[in-house]
Amino acid sequence: MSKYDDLFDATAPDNSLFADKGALDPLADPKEIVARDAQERELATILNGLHEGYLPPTVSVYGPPGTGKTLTTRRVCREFAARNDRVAVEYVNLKECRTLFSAANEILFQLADEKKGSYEGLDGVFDGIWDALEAYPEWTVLVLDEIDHIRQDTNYDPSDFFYRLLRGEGKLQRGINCSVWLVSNELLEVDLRLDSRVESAMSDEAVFFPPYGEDELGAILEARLARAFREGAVPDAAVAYGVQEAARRWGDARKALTLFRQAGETASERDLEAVTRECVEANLETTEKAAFLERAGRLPASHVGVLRAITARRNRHTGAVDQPVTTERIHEVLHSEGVSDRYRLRRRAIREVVHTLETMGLVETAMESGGRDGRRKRIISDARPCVHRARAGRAAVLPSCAGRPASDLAVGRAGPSVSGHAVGPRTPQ
Ligand SMILES: Nc1ncnc2c1ncn2[C@@H]1O[C@H](COP(=O)(O)OP(=O)(O)OP(=O)(O)O)[C@@H](O)[C@H]1O
Repeated sequence: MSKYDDLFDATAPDNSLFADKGALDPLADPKEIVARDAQERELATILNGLHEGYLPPTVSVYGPPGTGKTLTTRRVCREFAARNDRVAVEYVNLKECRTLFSAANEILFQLADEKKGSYEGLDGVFDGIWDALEAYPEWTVLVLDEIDHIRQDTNYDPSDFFYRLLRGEGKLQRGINCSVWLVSNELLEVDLRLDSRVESAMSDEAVFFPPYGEDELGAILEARLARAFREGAVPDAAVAYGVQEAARRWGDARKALTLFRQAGETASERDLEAVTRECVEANLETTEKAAFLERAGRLPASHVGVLRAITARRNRHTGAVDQPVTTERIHEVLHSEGVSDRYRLRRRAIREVVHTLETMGLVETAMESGGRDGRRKRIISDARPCVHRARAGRAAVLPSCAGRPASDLAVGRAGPSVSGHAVGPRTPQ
């Protein structure tokens, strides 16, 4: 017996509760889409416009993470294209694109299997896109996923990008019919602050994917849990508890699948015959933290600045984060001495950012009577774990996505640390 025989013997699962753990992989394409009938219908109705000679220039597909936007949109579009020769569907994920130029190049790559050099500029890439689309069927549906990842870079801003995409000369000259479907967590007009010429070129079509409720998550999980676990390995009570908590905390199918996979692993580690409520409970916090970090990692610098300002105030005696705070307090922090101009948002912008953070589940707000001042919004955030991990320097938490070093989120002893070079800008690549 070699050392590796021993090693693999020692680490082989001998009491696993799983029959097919892959069934809980959120990346696996499920056979059936459940609990999204209304959205499937809305998408199909828009696509059927083709039979009347019209597809909207843009369709916004938006909602919080893990609500089935990608899965449903891709599936419905693909099924439609399979039944109609006049339409082609292309899907491009822009998650990894850090600049607008690379986003356009990614689209070109999907269409034509080629990329342009940076010397050709955004116009060169769009020319390539229109050339490629000329060879396509009469209509193309271009699904751009995670479009909210694209941000202003040193050369272009999102409005430049969208204007070319929707109203580009090359597209109009060639008479290309392209319907751009924008999949994101937020409505883009709000999130990317697109200018009015772009907004007027976009259509109002929008399909919202709300967080899943208990019944919907239960329906999504039912078949997957049955495949994933050995018979009797997840009692109904554990399922009910996990589904209830997943719906209450996230409404996110991806997190719910992960929660049950981890609960199963915990049960195996503890040598249990079945997953218990405690196994689920043990993993709720971990999944919650991972969810928070993932969402926070996608934020642009201005949002991190606001998040940081929300958690900047400490209780003098206990050292704990002093919350809730008001918009006025955030404004005060962001405008205190030493804070870089980039974070000095006006009150209205702060309110918008808080609204975005709330939609993403990163802050909670409540209206409260402010006496003579009328009603005030009180804001609370659970940003502590993120700040804490960044401080400990254990993980490239926010920075990996946003191009900021971990030290950017360090909690200063006094006042905000979003000053000067603290929360740096996104690094274009
Ligand atoms: N209605 C559903 N039916 C079956 N499985 C689902 C459903 N919704 C989500 N899932 C599962 O959750 C996974 C994540 O869903 P999806 O990627 O579509 O979410 P999303 O809303 O696009 O998330 P994000 O905003 O984070 O990109 C899917 O791959 C699938 O495994």
